[in-house]
Amino acid sequence: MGVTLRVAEPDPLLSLDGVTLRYGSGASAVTAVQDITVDLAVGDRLVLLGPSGCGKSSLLRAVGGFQPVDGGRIHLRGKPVGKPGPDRMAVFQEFDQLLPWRTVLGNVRYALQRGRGLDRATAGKRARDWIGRVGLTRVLDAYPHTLSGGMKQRVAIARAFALEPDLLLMDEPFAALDALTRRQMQDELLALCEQTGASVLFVTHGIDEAIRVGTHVLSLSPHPGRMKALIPVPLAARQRGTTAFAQLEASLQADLLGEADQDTAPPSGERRHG
Ligand SMILES: Nc1ncnc2c1ncn2[C@@H]1O[C@H](COP(=O)(O)OP(=O)(O)OP(=O)(O)O)[C@@H](O)[C@H]1O
Repeated sequence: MGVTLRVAEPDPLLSLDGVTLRYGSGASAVTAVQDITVDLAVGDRLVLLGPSGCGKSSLLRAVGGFQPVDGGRIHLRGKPVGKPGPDRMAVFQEFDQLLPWRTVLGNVRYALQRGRGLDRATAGKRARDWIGRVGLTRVLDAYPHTLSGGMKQRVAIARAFALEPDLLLMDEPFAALDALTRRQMQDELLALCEQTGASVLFVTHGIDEAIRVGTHVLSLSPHPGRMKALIPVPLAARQRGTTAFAQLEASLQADLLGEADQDTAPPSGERRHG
């Protein structure tokens, strides 16, 4: 099980096959990512890691159905991904992703009514449960503008989990938070993922965050993003402060800085961190 570079299991949850994304056309076209091939199994948390501008967000948006592909294919549960839908819930970096005219409860409940067709009472019950799970019961009736950045992100996370999507898409959801809150939220996210078995595609340029959050890290080259390596995160490395964590961090750091470019073998995570 787990992420593979090629389709190796009969039913991957998410399958990217030679995906290329471009902006514009003709001489002014910009290639954002090129020839990305990777599978994700149910329960995997695949982190897209790479320098600014390597196309991580573009790839995530394409999986979300917000952006068309210019080459290759993206399948979710064997079907080509279509327009955005509740099967792929996204959490973005920005703090303004909640509806400002609805309360915390209203935001999550409304998403459940719209996205899952639940009646108001059932949606309200599930919304309260999820808001409780991110520790925000005391602000159920508050409006987003009265919340801190971390609280807003927690609501967005509660909303995303509440819809029980096939895949959670997270684009640097903690990047705008202070370092302490960021760490706390990484740990909270990890706990929620472990409780629910959620499958996640997560974008970051933070090595520490990639190791903490991911079951696998796909490292991408600088613009245009191409696959450099797919690295499974060993269980022992998931704990900060361990030797395994430090070793993987150093290895990814070297990778990002380009030292691994001298390796001419085709990209394969197992060759590096089996
Ligand atoms: N709407 C757009 N129009 C034209 N070019 C774009 C657009 N969005 C992104 N790009 C270009 O595509 C490339 C990839 O951008 P993208 O935002 O996906 O990278 P990223 O790795 O997520 O960067 P960051 O970590 O800084 O958010 C960049 O060269 C960027 O300038």
